[in-house]
Amino acid sequence: MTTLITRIGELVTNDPPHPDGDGSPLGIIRDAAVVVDGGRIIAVGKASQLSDAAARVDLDGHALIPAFVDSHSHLVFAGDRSAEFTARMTGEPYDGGGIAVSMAATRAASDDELRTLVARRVAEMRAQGTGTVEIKSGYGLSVEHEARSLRIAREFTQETTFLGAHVVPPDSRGSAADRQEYVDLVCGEMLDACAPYAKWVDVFCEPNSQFAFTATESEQVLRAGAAAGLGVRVHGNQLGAGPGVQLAVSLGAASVDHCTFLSDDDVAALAGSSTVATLLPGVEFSTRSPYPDARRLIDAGVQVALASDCNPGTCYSSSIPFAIAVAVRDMGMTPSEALHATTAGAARALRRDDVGVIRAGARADLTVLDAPSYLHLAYRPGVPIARMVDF
Ligand SMILES: N=CN[C@@H](CCC(=O)O)C(=O)O
Ligand SMILES: [Zn+2]
Repeated sequence: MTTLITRIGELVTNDPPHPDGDGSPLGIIRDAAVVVDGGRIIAVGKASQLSDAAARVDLDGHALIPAFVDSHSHLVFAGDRSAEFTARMTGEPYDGGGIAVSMAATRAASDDELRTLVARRVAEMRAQGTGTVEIKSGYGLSVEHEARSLRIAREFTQETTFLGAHVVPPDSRGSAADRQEYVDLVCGEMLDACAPYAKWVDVFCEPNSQFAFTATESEQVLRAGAAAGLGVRVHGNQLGAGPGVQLAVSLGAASVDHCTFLSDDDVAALAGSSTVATLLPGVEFSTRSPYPDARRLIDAGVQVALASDCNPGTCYSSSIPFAIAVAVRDMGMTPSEALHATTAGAARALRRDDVGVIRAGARADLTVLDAPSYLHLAYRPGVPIARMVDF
């Protein structure tokens, strides 16, 4: 059924060439209307120009934005690590060692328990305005449990990521040979079992961590994933300067995520590439770490995305509005840059052009704000003003 959404006080299209837009990258149209049908957008324009439809929804001056695209999350896990979080608030550093705690809890959970946990987290995201979510494995760390995590994730999204190389599991940390054996398993039997349920391959590349993977190990995993037909993404430069960004760019990754510690060469490499730098403000917030310098990246011409990184260790928040508020308050982003980074920018990080935008032909993934303007996302931190709505 065709539905006219009308009396939209402020419509963010992310479609700057739109004739009615304001010319900014957000392509804002005031007093706007949108026509949707069958889950797709049919028409976009001024309310005075669009009036024909079977049904009508009056937004009474509220703002409408593209539903958020959360391009980085780890929703398939059981248990929590609130004690680890509490220790960090009194000075303990984050090093990735706690991932083994989540691995044990996740392996112990039944399929139905994991499914219910993921469903709750996806519903929580939707209630805060998120329409597309990427979900990684990475708390199974065995052939059986990684494949199971991805099978369950696939029930919720097509944007699934194989992260068997999240950390070296505890029983493979004994010697260099054990470690290499695990990397070979990830690139062989585990990849074979996981690839049918995955769109992407990812690796936690941090040479200064005993838990994560070196540049050489990471490259082996990413090349194996790419050879199996998966797109490449990287966790890089989170804990310190490292090779993650350069590796991601050299392999044509869609995104390198975290980017907290970057050299000038890293910034230059990103600026000359199609790899998106995905920043995860909730991680620095919840690990008491320095924030990435978004301003430096944007000024250099790097494409930037913002995502939640919802996970039990570094950031147990699924809220994109929270990420926007922190990015604006503490990372040098303007409110419009932050909104763009959580919609069109994050869509780009997933190499999607049918979400994160409100234009004819795109998916009708729409988020209503209980506010007259998107500016309120950063202006009213912690207030639940964004919700995704089916029209
Ligand atoms: N840094 C690596 N992986 C996750 C954290 C996982 C965990 O600590 O449970 C992240 O993106 O921050
Ligand atoms: Zn992550």
